[in-house]
Amino acid sequence: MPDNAIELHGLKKVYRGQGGEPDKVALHGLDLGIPAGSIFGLLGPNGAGKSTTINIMAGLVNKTEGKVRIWGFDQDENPRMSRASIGVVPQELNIDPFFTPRAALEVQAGLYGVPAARRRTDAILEKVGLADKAEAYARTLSGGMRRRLLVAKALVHAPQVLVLDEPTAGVDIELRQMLWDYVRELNAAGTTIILTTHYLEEAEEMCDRIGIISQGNLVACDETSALLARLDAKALVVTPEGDADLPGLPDGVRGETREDGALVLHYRKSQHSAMDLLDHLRGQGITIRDMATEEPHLEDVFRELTRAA
Ligand SMILES: Nc1ncnc2c1ncn2[C@@H]1O[C@H](COP(=O)(O)OP(=O)(O)OP(=O)(O)O)[C@@H](O)[C@H]1O
Repeated sequence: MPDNAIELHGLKKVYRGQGGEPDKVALHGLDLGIPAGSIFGLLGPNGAGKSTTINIMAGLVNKTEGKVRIWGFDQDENPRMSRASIGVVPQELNIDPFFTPRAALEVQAGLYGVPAARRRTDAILEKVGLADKAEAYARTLSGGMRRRLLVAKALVHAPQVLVLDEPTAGVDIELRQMLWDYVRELNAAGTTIILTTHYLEEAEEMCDRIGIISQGNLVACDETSALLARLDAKALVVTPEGDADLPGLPDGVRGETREDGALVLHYRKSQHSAMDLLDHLRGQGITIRDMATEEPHLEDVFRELTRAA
């Protein structure tokens, strides 16, 4: 097993402008290693270059410059093995409406050269909860079922790396849970998972490592816990006795009043402590009934990093 399931070196992508349009540099020379066995989240604002990165890994978009290794196989020197090592669940729900799920999986297995004896069509349909729809026309499947069919298609050649591009966009909570349970199961069985999502809470919960792309550059890549620890921000939430207005606050502290009357003080751990701030509030005549501190979330890290870029 290679240390890194994916290695990108100096990955650059320029989309050539058509009809007088200027060229668009989507990736400015990305270096990225994704450890084998991880659940890795690739995050970034709209247009940052996430899909471009994923589509290059999957061999769906040609890179302009750089090196791509999938499961140790160089994409240029060993295209067949590198392609066989990765499966992609695309963002769009594009499935052939006239195929049944079973036929769709069989065709996909054929495309990847999986011999009939090694096909696991029924087992995969069972796993994604489509066994009872195996013979239904795809056009009669719900959005959630189509999503699961796409996951199933990406798995027919048993890839070591599974990439999910926005897998839960527009998916209800129940299906989302089911999808994540299954992804965790695959990961526990050894599959490296790469996903993009706009739901940062989901990424925080699911991913052990996160890379953040902004304007075609990798602006952070670390363990999720380390990324969160890096943020200096923290919040003190105080429930006052009776109604209390926000008093004057020390320099560098931003305050807000929540709907339930709680006072929230946003501060930097390196500048203030919760104790100092509590003393300050008491000094301003506020009687404190309850208090709590809140750690930053991935959303805060994300905002800080993508704003800086
Ligand atoms: N086929 C294309 N031709 C020209 N420009 C493109 C093409 N595909 C993407 N781009 C541009 O490249 C940049 C990166 O796009 P990409 O789709 O990779 O971003 P993304 O991070 O996946 O965004 P989103 O979150 O909106 O899916 C954008 O500026 C986009 O407009």
